[in-house]
Amino acid sequence: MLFLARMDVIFPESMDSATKADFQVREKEYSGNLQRQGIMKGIWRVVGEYANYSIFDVDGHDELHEILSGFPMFPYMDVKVTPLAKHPNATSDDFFAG
Ligand SMILES: O=C(O)C[C@H]1C=CC(=O)O1
Repeated sequence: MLFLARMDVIFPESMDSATKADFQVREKEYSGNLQRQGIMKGIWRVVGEYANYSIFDVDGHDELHEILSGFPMFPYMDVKVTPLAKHPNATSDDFFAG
């Protein structure tokens, strides 16, 4: 099942830059593992915002929740999830093949 997630990162103003940098390193590692496993199909930056759109291919809601809540930055993220179904006019089945 495919899901589109928008993640907005909101760090508290009081958080120092070393702590932010540490979150970014751990986030990159976690995110990279998901991408290498094919669970996270892609991630895009929202222009001008500390936010991204990502596509996840998972078995269901519980797995997605577990994955999202495992992001190191999860306590500082506002996450919105949209379930995706195949569009009848889509010319490619790529995302649905796996
Ligand atoms: O958008 C960000 O930079 C935050 C974050 C959430 C997932 C990820 O890989 O990075």
